[in-house]
Amino acid sequence: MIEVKEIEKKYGRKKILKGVSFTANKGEITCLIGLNGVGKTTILNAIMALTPINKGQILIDGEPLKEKTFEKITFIPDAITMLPQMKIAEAMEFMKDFYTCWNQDRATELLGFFRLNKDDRISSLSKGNTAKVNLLLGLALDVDYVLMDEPFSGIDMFSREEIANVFTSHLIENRGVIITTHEIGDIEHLIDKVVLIDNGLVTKEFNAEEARENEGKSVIDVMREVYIG
Ligand SMILES: Nc1ncnc2c1ncn2[C@@H]1O[C@H](COP(=O)(O)OP(=O)(O)OP(=O)(O)O)[C@@H](O)[C@H]1O
Repeated sequence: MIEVKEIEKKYGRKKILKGVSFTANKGEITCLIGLNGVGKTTILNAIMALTPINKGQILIDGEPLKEKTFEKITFIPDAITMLPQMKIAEAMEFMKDFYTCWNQDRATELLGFFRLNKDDRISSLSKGNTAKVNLLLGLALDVDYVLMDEPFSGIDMFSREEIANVFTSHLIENRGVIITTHEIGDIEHLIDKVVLIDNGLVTKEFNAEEARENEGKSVIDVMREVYIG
């Protein structure tokens, strides 16, 4: 389980996170939702220790962040970090050399799943295919937790659909996923837990299935209640 406990983060004098707490379980998809600039990426960066926090604590399977933790977790940023002149195959080789937890079989399966050609250069790919390569490189790692920042951002509806399909496939298996997205419609049916963030705090944390079954409300209905009243 990932436990985010009362974290606070300031950039200069601006307090972005004012005591954010939530949990994300293995085998579940947890979605961080909030308006632009509310601090979703900052939270993912804090979990990966890519940015220092001013207060609070983050635990992974009950342990504070340390070197070993990062063998359990990966972060898929909203833009690909590989050099544009690389072929997909070269990017995969790079990852294989760099990470002991690289799973070549899963990488090959993901290539097929996303219908990518390993000889294509990253610079020649459409936005949708670039996003898929980015996901492939992260999901091919054998880690328990995957953080994804805006995997649907700026891509067409068919690519979004194909990306959404990966969430229900065995390629995610029983890993814990934390995702940020503004495209709720694409994954509403896949999300287990929703964490709504506003004004530096978690305004609501709820189970999407329970909201649907017990109250007949979609994630968007609950968001409307929280944001619009
Ligand atoms: N390195 C930084 N230095 C100063 N301010 C920053 C830095 N990184 C982020 N911020 C500010 O912190 C706030 C939160 O940024 P963050 O990227 O976490 O928001 P977000 O919720 O992910 O936004 P979006 O939905 O637009 O991606 C924003 O106001 C942003 O301008």
